Amino acid sequence: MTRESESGLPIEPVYGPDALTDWDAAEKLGEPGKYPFTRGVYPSMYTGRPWTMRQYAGFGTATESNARYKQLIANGTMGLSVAFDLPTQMGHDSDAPIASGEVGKVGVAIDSIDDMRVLFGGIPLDKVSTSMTINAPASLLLLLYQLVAEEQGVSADKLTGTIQNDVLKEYIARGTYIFPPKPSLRLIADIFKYCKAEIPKWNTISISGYHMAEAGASPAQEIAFTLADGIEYVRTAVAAGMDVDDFAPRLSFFFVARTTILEEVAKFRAARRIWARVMKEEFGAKNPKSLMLRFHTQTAGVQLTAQQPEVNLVRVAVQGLGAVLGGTQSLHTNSFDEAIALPTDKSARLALRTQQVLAYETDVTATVDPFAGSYVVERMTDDVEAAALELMGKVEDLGGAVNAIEHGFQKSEIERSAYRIAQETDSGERVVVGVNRFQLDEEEPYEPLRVDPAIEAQQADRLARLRAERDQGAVDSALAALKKAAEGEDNVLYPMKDALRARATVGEVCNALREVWGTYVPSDAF
Ligand SMILES: C[C@H](C(=O)O)C(=O)SCCNC(=O)CCNC(=O)[C@H](O)C(C)(C)COP(=O)(O)OP(=O)(O)OC[C@H]1O[C@@H](n2cnc3c(N)ncnc32)[C@H](O)[C@@H]1OP(=O)(O)O
Repeated sequence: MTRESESGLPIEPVYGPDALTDWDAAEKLGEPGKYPFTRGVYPSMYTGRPWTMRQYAGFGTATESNARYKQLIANGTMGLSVAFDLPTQMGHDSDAPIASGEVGKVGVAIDSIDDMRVLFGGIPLDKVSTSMTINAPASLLLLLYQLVAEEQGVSADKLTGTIQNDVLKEYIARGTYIFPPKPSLRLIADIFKYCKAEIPKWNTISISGYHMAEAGASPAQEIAFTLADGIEYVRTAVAAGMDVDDFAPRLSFFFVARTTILEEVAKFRAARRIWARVMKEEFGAKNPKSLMLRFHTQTAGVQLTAQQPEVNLVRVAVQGLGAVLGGTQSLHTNSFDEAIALPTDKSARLALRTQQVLAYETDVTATVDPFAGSYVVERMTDDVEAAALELMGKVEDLGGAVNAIEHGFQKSEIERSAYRIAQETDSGERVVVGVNRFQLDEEEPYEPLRVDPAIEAQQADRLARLRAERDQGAVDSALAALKKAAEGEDNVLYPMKDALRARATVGEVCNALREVWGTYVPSDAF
């Protein structure tokens, strides 16, 4: 009767005290808010403050996205989370030939400070924390945010938020990389240093397992490869001359929440414990904040179905519950129609309402880490931890995360797991309600939200106007200074900020860096 968990670990029909023989609560758990942080990073957790309800949103132009943010804020969202379109994520302007057909589709199109100003118009940046899902061009969007804040009269030390800035997982699972690993890591170290000096409350990176999970990674693979990436970033920053406690408190993480709640709770707890130990034992961090794995969670998009889409409301509620029981700091609950299209106003509101029900109508926020001491969850926490440590050891044996990426290790492990899931779904062994069981003879029609294709021409017009109006000499000399810094060792963010202030575009700044650093071409192993 033993079942296999998503990580391929056994789940017994019944657990009792013998599941925890040799299990020392003081060593494994400690107290909430204390090393090894198994029970959560804050002593009071949600009894002190609920998690941040942070709905990922953005589409079309800056004007449309700004309206959606204001609506989300009016509906009770507690933090913003910006989705950029693919051209922006790849460092191309909206009028670049390669951008054709993609402008404003999967997120908002941002070409320059002119767009960024509109995106945050009427939103006081000292009152809201903002996450930006941007990786290779993360430094540009952060600087644009700072420039808009300056225009609002908000100083950088008041800014709170996160840039995703996690290029390693782009090579593994997400795909929006630009530069090769070496300059990418150097840029990340420059960002850490810049934020330490200029924007001290900013979370400089969101080291993400979410996308690996969406690509098929098991829970153990998800945390193993994510923490291995984290180790690579820490090594990079230390090698660049930073003291670990100067940047580690501002590292953050991002995981998925699947419908398999027990293993997910175990996964979150195991990840916290592994990270605390790595930071303390391997890197000698002294500041307790350096040991705290703080994370955002998004419910598993890959588990949503286009068939009978309303069923997704139920899945998301279950997934969100798992994230909360696992002690997430920030949560995005997917909208029920996201397997079909971008969410409508109504479905986006329902997704947020799901979090509000969890926070204000259940009792799971009344006590910290409710699963502590549960035979099954403690056993699974230990098992997922052991499986993740084993995989992290394999990454180390290959010479660390970057070398393992170049061997294609993480990607092929994830693909194997994805194949297993697909086979189980096809054979019906893995039940997907509405897809391979409990289907309807006829699906009800659903009218999805569509992005107006005219916005591509609108963005091109805005760019033409910007190029005609700006001081081209100032842009050229700022871009030349940026290239010089990129060739040498000076922090590139300072000249980059000058260029963006002079209204250089996202594409122009990224092209300047492409000229110096080149672009990444995956090895044959991919
Ligand atoms: C799929 C899609 C795609 O591929 O495109 C994506 O990637 S979407 C990806 C979207 N990604 C995201 O949305 C990432 C979001 N990430 C974040 O917001 C951050 O990185 C985070 C995970 C650290 C959460 O930050 P946050 O500001 O929301 O929450 P925090 O936990 O830091 O809490 C805010 C402040 O309140 C304090 N605080 C919170 N709770 C407590 C408590 N119980 N007791 C005492 N203090 C507390 C914290 O110390 C902190 O202050 P202080 O700072 O002073 O200590």
